Amino acid sequence: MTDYILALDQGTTSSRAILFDRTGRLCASASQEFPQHFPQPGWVEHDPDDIWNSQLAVARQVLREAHVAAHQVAAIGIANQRETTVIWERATGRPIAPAIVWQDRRTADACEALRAAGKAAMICERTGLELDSYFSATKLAWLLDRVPGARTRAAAGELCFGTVDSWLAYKLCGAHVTDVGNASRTMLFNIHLLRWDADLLALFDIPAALLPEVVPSCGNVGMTHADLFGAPIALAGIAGDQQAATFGQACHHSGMVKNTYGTGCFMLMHAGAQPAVSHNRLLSTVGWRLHTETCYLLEGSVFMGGATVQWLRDGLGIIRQSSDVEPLAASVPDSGGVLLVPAFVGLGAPQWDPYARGTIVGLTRGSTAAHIARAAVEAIAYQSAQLLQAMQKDARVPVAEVRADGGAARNDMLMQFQADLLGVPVLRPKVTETTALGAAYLAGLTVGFWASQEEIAAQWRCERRFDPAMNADRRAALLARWGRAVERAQAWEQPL
Ligand SMILES: Nc1ncnc2c1ncn2[C@@H]1O[C@H](COP(=O)(O)OP(=O)(O)O)[C@@H](O)[C@H]1O
Ligand SMILES: O=P(O)(O)OC[C@H](O)CO
Repeated sequence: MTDYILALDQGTTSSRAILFDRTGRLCASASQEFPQHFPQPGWVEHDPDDIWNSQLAVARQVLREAHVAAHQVAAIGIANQRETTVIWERATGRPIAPAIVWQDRRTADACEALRAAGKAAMICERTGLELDSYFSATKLAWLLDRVPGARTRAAAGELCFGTVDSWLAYKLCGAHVTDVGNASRTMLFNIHLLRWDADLLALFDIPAALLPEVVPSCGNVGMTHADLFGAPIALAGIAGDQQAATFGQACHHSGMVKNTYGTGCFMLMHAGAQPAVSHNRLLSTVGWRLHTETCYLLEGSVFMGGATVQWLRDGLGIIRQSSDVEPLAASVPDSGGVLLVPAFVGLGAPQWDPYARGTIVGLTRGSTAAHIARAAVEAIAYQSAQLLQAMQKDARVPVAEVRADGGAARNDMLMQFQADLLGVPVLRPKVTETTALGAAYLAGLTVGFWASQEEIAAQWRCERRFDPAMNADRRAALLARWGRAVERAQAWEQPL
């Protein structure tokens, strides 16, 4: 009898491993941070071996500490930081360069050049993505251009490209695969035809021999090498972390929305069985593919969410740990007119401005650290509110509720202000590790650990509901003022 599903949640700053039982209960977890490298302004790198070693270590740790043997685990599911780009040698598994992380802006100018060449519309039409350095294609091209011999070796089939799911699947069971949702974040994948796009490969000069096989999110990928966990375990589910969280939040029907408040904020709406078309600069992306059904999502990505609070801690030193922001922000009745636009790495949706930079406006002689802390918390909610506004316009339906998760969703003040700004209830579930849970569900569905999506959806439980308590005029006034602050942050850096 197998009792558990093991979820591997490989995030931007940490690797986590979580065991879930049949009721969707979190039974045990382990996590490990790993080093972040910032070799130049705007660059963010990971060592692929750090990613793998930390992920393997926590997977082994959680099994050991929970006294669970490999044969008690029905399957493994992967949820991963998306877009981050890894190239390794097919024969040896050795990475040929550091991984370029999704936050990395080194290819912003390359994107500008493509925009100037009139390529943005075609890219968006085929991939559903905004032309931005966030996605893998320009990062991959950058590596092939800079690492000596890489493009020739890639064309000869000696190298493998993958996002982090591919890298982990390769290390776990030797497969060179990616799931359809992760593929849709590379900017090389046609989301209508669900295959790599030959024109885009030509545009970015990417040899097809480098690419992973695209597999469903729910399906048998292979068995893990026996020496990793003492016995082979089936790898049976893969999803990008935001797709996994959407699945874990049981957003299984059109119009359902979740927002994850982690390093960044990622709001995703279930858009049905056809790609959504955004007229408001949101991303149209693949959610997951279960058996033969593909689910599409509409996504708004905010680059600095909880990371804004980390900056208060590490950059300004006005709090010692992230949770300290709540009492500090609550020590003042409001932000005293201070607005903080956390465009530290540019702005994601809906502005897509790589040249925006962080800005604090509205300072007076009475402004204190507490006002800045409050402005930082509020900034997370303002940015997310802009996403929901865009989403409601695109979907042309009012959203009934937003399901919240991620580390910063623990902050009650943030959740209440969010509900106030949205004018829509915000619901926080009992299991907030929804990313890992979503990966577990996908793997569990493959191996029959759970019978159906209905069974999974019935496991979702609300821990707390935040109802809007702000009148519409005040909401509109606050959002308009936020819009003015964002304008001041935009187009600050000059393109080279
Ligand atoms: N009480 C809090 N209020 C606001 N932000 C918080 C709070 N607790 C944690 N955070 C933020 O949440 C983020 C961590 O959330 P997590 O979901 O673990 O992120 P990720 O998966 O992106 O690594 C950090 O950026 C941290 O600053
Ligand atoms: O690592 P996270 O949880 O911040 O998620 C990162 C996203 O997948 C980037 O697109």
